[in-house]
Amino acid sequence: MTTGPMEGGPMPDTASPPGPAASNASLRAYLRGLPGVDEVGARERAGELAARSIKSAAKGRAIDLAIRMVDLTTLEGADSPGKVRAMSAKAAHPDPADPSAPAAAAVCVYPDLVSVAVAALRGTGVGTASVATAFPAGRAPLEAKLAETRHAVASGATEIDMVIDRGAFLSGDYRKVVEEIAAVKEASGSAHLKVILETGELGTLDNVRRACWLAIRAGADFVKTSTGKVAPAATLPGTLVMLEAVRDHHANTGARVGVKAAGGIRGTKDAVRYLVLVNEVAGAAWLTPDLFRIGASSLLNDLLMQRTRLASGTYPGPDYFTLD
Ligand SMILES: O=C[C@H](O)COP(=O)(O)O
Repeated sequence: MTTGPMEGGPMPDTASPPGPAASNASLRAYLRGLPGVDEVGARERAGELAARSIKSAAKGRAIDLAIRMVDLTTLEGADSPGKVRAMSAKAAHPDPADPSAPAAAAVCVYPDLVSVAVAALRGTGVGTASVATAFPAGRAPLEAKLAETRHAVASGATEIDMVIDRGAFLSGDYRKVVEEIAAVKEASGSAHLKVILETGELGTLDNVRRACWLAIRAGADFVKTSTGKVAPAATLPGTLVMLEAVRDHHANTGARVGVKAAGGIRGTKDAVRYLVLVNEVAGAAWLTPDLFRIGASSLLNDLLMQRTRLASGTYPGPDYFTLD
C-alpha cells in the first residue's frame, strides 16, 4: 500500500511545508524530502480494487453516478459548432427516450467553442468546461495562456481545465509551476480550476504525488490526470496516488479538492472501477460530481447501453443512441 494516515501516520503537509513565497530551492528540498510512493504497492492495490465486483442493484446506481460525473469532451481540430451543439444536447438529455437518465456534469471544449456550448446548455444545469493554457502541450508564453483563460471565462465557461508546464516540472522549476497555476487560478475568477498533471509524462508516481501537492498548494479546485493526447492517459495507480493526495490534504486542512480521471476511459467496467477506487481511497464523500469527474469523449454511450440493459434485460441496438 502507498502512504496514508491509516498506514503511515501524519502526511507530508504536516511536515512544515514551505510558505507561499517559498523559493524554488525550498520547494525542491521539501518535495524531495517527502516519503516516496510505493510504486509496487500502489499498482497492487489498484489491481486488487479493480478486481472487485459490485452487485446489480449497486451497479445501476453506479452507472447513474458515473453519467452524472462525465465531462463529455471533444478536443479535436475538426470540432465545429454543430458538433458542440449535438454534444451539448446529449449531455443535457443523454437518453431522450428515458427522462430518468441523468445529465452529464459538463461539456468540455476548446475556448473558441465555449460560447456555442454555453448557449446550447443554458438552463440545463450542465456546466461548460474549457481547456486552456495552450492545451495539450502547454507550450506558450504565460500571457497567451492567461489571455486564453480569460477568453474562455468571458465566453461563459464555468470550469477551466489547464495543463501544467511539464518541462518546468521535470527540470525541477517547481516555483514556475506554482506561479503559473496561481496566475491561471486568478484569471479563472469564479470558474472552477482543474489542473491537468499529464501523468503519462511525469515518469513516476512520486512525481505524480509531487505535482498534485504543487497544484493543490497553488489553488487547484481539481487535479486531473491527463489531456487524453498522451499515452498512457488515466491509469488506476496514478489516480490512486492523486486520490491519496486529496484525502491527505483534507485530513491536514479540512479542505476538499476534487479529482478528474480523463483519457482512455471508454467502458462502463472501467468507469465503475474508478468509482470503487474513489470510494476506497478518498472515501464516500468524493462520490459526487463536485469532487470526482470522468473526462471522456466516448464513454457515455456504453454507460447508457448498460443502463438500458440493466432496466430491460436486453441491449439496445447499436443505432439506438446518437454517437458520442
Ligand atoms: O479531458 C478529456 C480527454 O481529452 C478525453 O480523452 P478521451 O478522448 O480518451 O476520452
